[in-house]
Amino acid sequence: MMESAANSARKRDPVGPSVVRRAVRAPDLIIHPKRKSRTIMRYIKTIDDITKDGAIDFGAGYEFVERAEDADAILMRSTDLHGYDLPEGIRAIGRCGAGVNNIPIEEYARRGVVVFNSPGANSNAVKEIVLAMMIMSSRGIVQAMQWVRANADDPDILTSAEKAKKAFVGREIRGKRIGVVGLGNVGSKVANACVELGMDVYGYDPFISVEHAWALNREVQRVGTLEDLCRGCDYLTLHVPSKADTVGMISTEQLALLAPGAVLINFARETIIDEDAVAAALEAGKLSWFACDFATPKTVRMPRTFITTHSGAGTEEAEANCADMAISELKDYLENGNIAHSVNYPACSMGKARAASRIACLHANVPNMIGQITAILAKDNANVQRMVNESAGENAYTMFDTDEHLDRATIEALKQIPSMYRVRVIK
Ligand SMILES: NC(=O)c1ccc[n+]([C@@H]2O[C@H](COP(=O)([O-])OP(=O)(O)OC[C@H]3O[C@@H](n4cnc5c(N)ncnc54)[C@H](O)[C@@H]3O)[C@@H](O)[C@H]2O)c1
Ligand SMILES: O=C(O)[C@H](O)COP(=O)(O)O
Repeated sequence: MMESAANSARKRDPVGPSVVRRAVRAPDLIIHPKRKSRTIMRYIKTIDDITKDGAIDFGAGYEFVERAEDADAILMRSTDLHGYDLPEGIRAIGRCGAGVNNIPIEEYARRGVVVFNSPGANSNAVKEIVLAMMIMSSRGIVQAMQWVRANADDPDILTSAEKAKKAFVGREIRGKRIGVVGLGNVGSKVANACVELGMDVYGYDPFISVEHAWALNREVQRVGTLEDLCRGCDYLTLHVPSKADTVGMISTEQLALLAPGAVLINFARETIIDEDAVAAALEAGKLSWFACDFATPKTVRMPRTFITTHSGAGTEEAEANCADMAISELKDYLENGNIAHSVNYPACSMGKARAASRIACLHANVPNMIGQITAILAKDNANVQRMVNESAGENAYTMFDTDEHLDRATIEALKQIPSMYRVRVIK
């Protein structure tokens, strides 16, 4: 095939001068003063303590920077980004963890920023602490330990403890009824563990995924309404994300349906419960205990509580799992444009970027985007080797490989398509 005039012009004038003059820099990345090396460098800003010992590894070709303005992507945990002035250069955010209520994901989608989380990576840690809370609220363990400490100077403590122990008599969880709200990564594991412990387990999740439905022990009895779930429960544990239909979902009406002296466990988010209703249920003795991972001005003043420091995911294993997952998601996106486990863009993969050029378009999920993209490519006589288009909700993603670099004007034309949020020249 003869080379067209357009193609030879394109070779002289590829997208971004760096592609030809310094083919070592990833074309869509921001210009950073440090980018002088001959290897492609990408820059990461971390927010929060990602792991206790600070060990996180992106491997070769990545460097951590102090300022988000100098970064291509952010790796983070629970810091609230609502109202944060996100720099233009940020292409992606990796949330080490499950909940993303701290990130304005739809606003970022419209700015062409892909937000990833790490589903399931910390769910075993949460399951274990929830089981601990169930047993702690049933057996007077903490109270007995406090008694021992308070009586440490008693020379006859062995005998005294024998007399004191009747104050700490509890109840077993085996045979008791538990309701699990949300049967995702955490909830399904909690439900299955409770079956193993001999409990009578009920679950409520109108949006349960096929994957989690398969993973659920057949002994878990699914119910169709939150009220049916709550009725007669000795334990109620919450494992839903914080969103419009879950905020305040546990209130006076739901608490009234529980068995007398029930235990409420909230390791999901502080917003899921109506705090005044929970305080009233504790005061009235309707709830015997409340275990909660969120120390708010109200929860810390309630009687008979176990309040922790948002520690549900606080294990070495969970921190490492979350970091590993978020890092590999970010790397695949920055290097190849592939999307896995995004909470604001569809999953999409074309494998490793091997063609001469790979372009990714982040845009609204509206009619005729592909038509407009291909019309521009046709005008440039670009030969598309492969193209994928995926959508999720209001957002869509179109990625394609070409056997030549597109010229500057073509990329500009793609950017000018109405409802186009961002065009990335990945390679
Ligand atoms: N305390 C912690 O450290 C900690 C750790 C992990 C997760 N979390 C919280 O727990 C939540 C759940 O975590 P996960 O990993 O299981 O998430 P997940 O996405 O795997 O599961 C959430 C489940 O909730 C269900 N759900 C959504 N809306 C619902 C509704 N209105 N009623 C009932 N079910 C509903 C979904 O269908 C899904 O199955 C997270 O969003 C996060 O807020 C807290
Ligand atoms: O949503 C989550 O995964 C948990 O709340 C854990 O958050 P953290 O990793 O910021 O502690």
